[in-house]
Amino acid sequence: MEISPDVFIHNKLSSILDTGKPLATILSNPVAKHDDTLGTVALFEQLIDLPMKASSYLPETLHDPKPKGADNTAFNRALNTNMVYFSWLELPENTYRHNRFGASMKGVQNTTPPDSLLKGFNWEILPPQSTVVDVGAGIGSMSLELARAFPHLNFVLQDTPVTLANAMNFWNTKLPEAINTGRVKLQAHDFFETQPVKHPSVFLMRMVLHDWSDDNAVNILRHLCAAAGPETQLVVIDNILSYACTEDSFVGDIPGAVVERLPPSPLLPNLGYAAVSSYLADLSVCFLVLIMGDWLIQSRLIDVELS
Ligand SMILES: C[S@@+](CC[C@H](N)C(=O)[O-])C[C@H]1O[C@@H](n2cnc3c(N)ncnc32)[C@H](O)[C@@H]1O
Repeated sequence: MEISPDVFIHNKLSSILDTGKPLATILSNPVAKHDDTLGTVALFEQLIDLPMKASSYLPETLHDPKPKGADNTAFNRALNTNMVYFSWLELPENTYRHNRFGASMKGVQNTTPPDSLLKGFNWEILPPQSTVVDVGAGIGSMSLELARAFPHLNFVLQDTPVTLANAMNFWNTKLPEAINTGRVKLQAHDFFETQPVKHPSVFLMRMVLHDWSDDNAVNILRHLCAAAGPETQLVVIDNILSYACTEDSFVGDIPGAVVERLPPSPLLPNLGYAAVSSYLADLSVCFLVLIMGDWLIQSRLIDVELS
């Protein structure tokens, strides 16, 4: 709200853009602006920064006859780099953006129903000392929630060394005893290589598969499959985009799958504008602009699982 010429204050809606930190604190250490925040401001900044800037290169990228891939994206064109987005983020000069990315994943968590992670899978029934491997864990904001709610579980968080350095700071602030006792371990691991943890209770992946093309996603899953034991379960947490038209259910044959009820007409089967944020995220963050991944649509999910 502009309360006098050139003087603005937040209203209820815009207060979501406030990190909650005093300006002086942010200015004294700008790189840490999003540390120890809810992550919603980080998420907002993250979405309007590179995705918007780079999206003006979409036409050239889509018309380029070269094979599409994580190193041939609108982001690559805009920034004139051959690096895959995640590796580029880890360059020393991108420390602010990299920290912000980690915080933004926490922000994503705060935009989903609080119980969905804890109740979407029956963590209670896993035996004591079961190991949950969080593959592509980021700073581990999701494992933190699980570790707090289910003290009988142990965790291995796998990501790149640079991201795990941020994860170490995060856990040392939020739940240091988990690190000190070894209940939570941070393990640098490239998920395109052989999985070092064999036969864990759970391989968990949140918001990872949507970053990658089918070939890459299958490659990641194959390494998990090779390391899985007879009791290992795979938990994938991701957005599944619905079609805007009605279609025969793709999930009908999967044991335990729940077929969602369609919203009443005249709402579209995908809820129309009410679901727009998932489609925008698909377009901007994953699919076209930054990484040329493939947000999960129902049919793609089944294809990858069956490959
Ligand atoms: C979209 S983030 C998801 C983070 C976390 N799962 C969450 O939900 O908060 C994707 C993560 O994959 C990691 N990543 C990218 N390439 C990787 C690789 N080859 N091996 C391991 N992790 C990787 C990134 O560093 C990033 O933390």
